Amino acid sequence: DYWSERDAIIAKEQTRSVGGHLRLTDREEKVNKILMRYKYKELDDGLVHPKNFLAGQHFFNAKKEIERSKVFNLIKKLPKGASLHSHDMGLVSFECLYNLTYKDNLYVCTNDGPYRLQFFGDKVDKDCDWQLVSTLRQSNSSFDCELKKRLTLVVDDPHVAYSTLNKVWKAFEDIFVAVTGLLGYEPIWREYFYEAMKELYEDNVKYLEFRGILPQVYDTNGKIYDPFEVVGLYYDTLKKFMEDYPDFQGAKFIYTPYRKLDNKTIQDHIVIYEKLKTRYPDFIAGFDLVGQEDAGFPLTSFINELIPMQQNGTPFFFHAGETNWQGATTDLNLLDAVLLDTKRIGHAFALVKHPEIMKMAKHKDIAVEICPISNQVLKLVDDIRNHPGAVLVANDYPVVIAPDDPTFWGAKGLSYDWYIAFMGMASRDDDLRLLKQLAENSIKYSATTTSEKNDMFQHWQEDWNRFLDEVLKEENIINCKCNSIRCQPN
Ligand SMILES: O=c1[nH]cnc2c1ncn2[C@@H]1O[C@H](CO)[C@@H](O)[C@H]1O
Repeated sequence: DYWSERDAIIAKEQTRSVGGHLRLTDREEKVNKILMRYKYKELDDGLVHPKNFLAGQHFFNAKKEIERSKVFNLIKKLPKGASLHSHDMGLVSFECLYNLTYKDNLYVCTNDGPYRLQFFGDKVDKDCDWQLVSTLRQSNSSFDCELKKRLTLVVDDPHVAYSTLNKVWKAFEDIFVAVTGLLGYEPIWREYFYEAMKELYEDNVKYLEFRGILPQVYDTNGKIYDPFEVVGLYYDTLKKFMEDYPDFQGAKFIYTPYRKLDNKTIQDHIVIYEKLKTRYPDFIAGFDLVGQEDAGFPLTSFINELIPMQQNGTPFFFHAGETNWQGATTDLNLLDAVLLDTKRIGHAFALVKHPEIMKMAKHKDIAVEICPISNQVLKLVDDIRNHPGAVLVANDYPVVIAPDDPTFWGAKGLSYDWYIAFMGMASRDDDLRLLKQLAENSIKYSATTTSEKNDMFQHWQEDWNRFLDEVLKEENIINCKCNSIRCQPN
């Protein structure tokens, strides 16, 4: 009859979404009940009071409340697997970045344009009126506030401050200019990367794949580190981190020159990439191009350079379709990314507008790295419920959720993006199975070998079991407190 036909369609859609085909164990079911109790409560409240629905608001305005959400706090504890899309200078929390500005011998250049930060030894460069940050802090009470503004996109009213996408991208790129000299100081470069892994670890993320441009790293004796040495610094720091946190599963690097460079320069970067790959085969994961996609060169303009790489079997992880345009060169980057056998696509925001490309990508099992908060802050979408990733989630497209540049929008680790995706980009009834599948996808689509993947899965399963125990134990204790004084928590 009508109702059974209707129910059957709903059930079919439910099994079709990401994680929809998974079957939960008894213990998982119990945790799921808790999770969904929290989720339904937030959704129901949001329906009556839309202002309370956090995933529908701008992240800057919702962040504090998100931290109070029970769903969010459960997601924080949940072993999330891997973080597969973030950028070299936006990896850590803002607090962690800002703490670095208290280091000795840091100078600032406050000429017109973006601020620049730089460490100097005895000799200070003459190219600007470099001033000691510590002195400015003491002598000028508004300096800290001004410096903070130059290092973050966070403002009280983002819709007013950033009226167009180009404006927000300009502010965004200016921050990268400002932090390059801060982070590029050799001791900081190491400390920063160590902290980045630590923050992920503490957010229950055990593996990192990140993109980077390998900017110039320097020390105060005048040494400039070349790209091979810069990767060496990453590599040594990773080793040290894994000695200190032996259950961390590792990190790999995707080399990402700017897409606005000429062909000759791109070719030079490709040569560097190939040498890096030979020198650090287990750390260098692949190649990509970055920068504002609408304003840069499309993949087609580098096709003569990229095809030989494809023929050599280079793993590509292209940013593609990070745009609101349709039928432009930017969204057609999706097609070139797929034709060049990209392993994953960064953002792919425009993918759902291209049914043929989407079909090809799914057939080739190309994962999409969705970065919900990034897409909102960088003005592709306002209310996350309108994010096209919702269509991918509903269609069991292989997706992973990633943080992009959490520093600059006040996020930390992966949990904020997971929360936004779970609450705003998925169906009301999408449950623990979705979260479990997202974690599994992050391992499955990582640039790791089969044996690395097996280890990661095994390790993740142990973490997962511990997580279930922990949630059930806490629930048990709460119930005991509420229900009976004689109850024995087990
Ligand atoms: O979402 C993004 N899309 C494209 N490029 C990005 C995004 N986030 C950061 N970068 C690029 O990465 C460089 C630092 O390595 C930044 O300068 C920025 O151009």
